[in-house]
Amino acid sequence: MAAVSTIYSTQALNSTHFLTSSPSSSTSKQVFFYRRHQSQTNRRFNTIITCAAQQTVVIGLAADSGCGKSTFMRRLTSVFGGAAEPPKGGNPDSNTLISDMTTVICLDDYHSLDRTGRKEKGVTALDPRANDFDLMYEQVKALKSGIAVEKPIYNHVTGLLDAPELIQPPKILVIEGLHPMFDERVRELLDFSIYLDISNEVKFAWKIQRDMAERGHSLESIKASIEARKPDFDAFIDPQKQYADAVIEVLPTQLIPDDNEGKVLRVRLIMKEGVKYFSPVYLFDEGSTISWIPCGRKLTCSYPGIKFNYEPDTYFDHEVSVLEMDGQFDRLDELIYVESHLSNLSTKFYGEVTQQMLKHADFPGSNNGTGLFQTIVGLKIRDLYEQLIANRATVPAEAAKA
Ligand SMILES: Nc1ncnc2c1ncn2[C@@H]1O[C@H](COP(=O)(O)OP(=O)(O)OP(=O)(O)O)[C@@H](O)[C@H]1O
Ligand SMILES: O=C(CO)[C@H](O)[C@H](O)COP(=O)(O)O
Repeated sequence: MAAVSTIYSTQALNSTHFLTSSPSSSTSKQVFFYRRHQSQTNRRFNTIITCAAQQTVVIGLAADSGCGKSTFMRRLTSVFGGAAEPPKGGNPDSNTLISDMTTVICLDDYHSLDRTGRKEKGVTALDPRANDFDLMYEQVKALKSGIAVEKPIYNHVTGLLDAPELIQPPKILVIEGLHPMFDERVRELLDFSIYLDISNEVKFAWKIQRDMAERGHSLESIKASIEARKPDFDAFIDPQKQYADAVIEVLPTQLIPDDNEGKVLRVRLIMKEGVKYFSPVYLFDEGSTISWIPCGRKLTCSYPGIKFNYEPDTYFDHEVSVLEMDGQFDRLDELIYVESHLSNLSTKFYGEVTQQMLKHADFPGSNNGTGLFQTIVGLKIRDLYEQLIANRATVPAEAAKA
């Protein structure tokens, strides 16, 4: 069979695409070559390899920089088992993490302008003009349908766009970064989406902790960087939360009057109702409004204690369930007491949430609602994945019967 080639172009990027399909040596698989020439930067991305029967489940995770995406990813990949590592033998500055079941790609890799380019044009990385949404869409779509891609790499060390890396379609693809829900076409590809909504006060406290304590930045430069990003954050990143299936909102505590330390947190897990394969977690009684202070005989709480809240609400005109935890745990092993009062956790055995939390006790947020809710969302995603796969397996069989 002769190779078939189709050529088409995208206006926005002034680029030409070649989609070439040719037979592989294996009869059960078809090989596709997908080549993209971008005249402006001379970058070239080939999309190749097998178009297998498998379909990839795609999860989107959006948040600003330094808001806990990597920590969440480590909790999520741990739920699926196996260590997540950068592609073997590849670029040491790759942003990709691969484990048995999951591949996490960082959307910074779709920056179309490098650090110098952004400076010259006076745009931030949060600005859509600094990102290639056409390529992001094409590549996520390809991976979702089982086609490997050569994805660009944005090098955070040099600020340059490096040579691309080959990404094979995984069972679960997580796209994490600034804009997973910004482009409608990419959004439509997501099977589940999460937004980490960190309030300004908390973001500032975390930035200081990391960039001042660990990276030697000055307080003034951290403040200046947050201020410089704010207008674009408000315009392009924050609005994405309206599309998320789950939002983890992190706020200062209400248990300490006028707290300005930002150490004790009030964390809200906002779960959209009516999302296929996702049933919101609840406390005691589904749909009721519950306020619960679990401190006492079975849960050790030092000042200022712990308070849970659960209630139905609306969020951007969507019906949601909100589970809230204010305060922090003194003893993680006692978390089982809280876990036993929560329902719809999608655990595989009694105490799995507590076990996961204990396993990663050294991760940031393990003693409060950030770690607890990230772990719960990880388990819900595993459940969603299993239901989706089971459903896909039965649909063709039923179609064949008809
Ligand atoms: N739940 C948390 N509680 C306390 N601090 C946290 C929490 N999550 C993250 N942090 C702080 O924020 C820093 C950044 O976290 P992380 O690397 O997970 O974020 P990120 O969104 O992946 O950042 P970047 O996009 O810059 O790589 C951590 O080093 C830690 O100091
Ligand atoms: O928002 C960011 C990551 O989410 C970064 O600011 C963006 O990717 C630009 O990177 P760098 O600061 O290394 O130039």
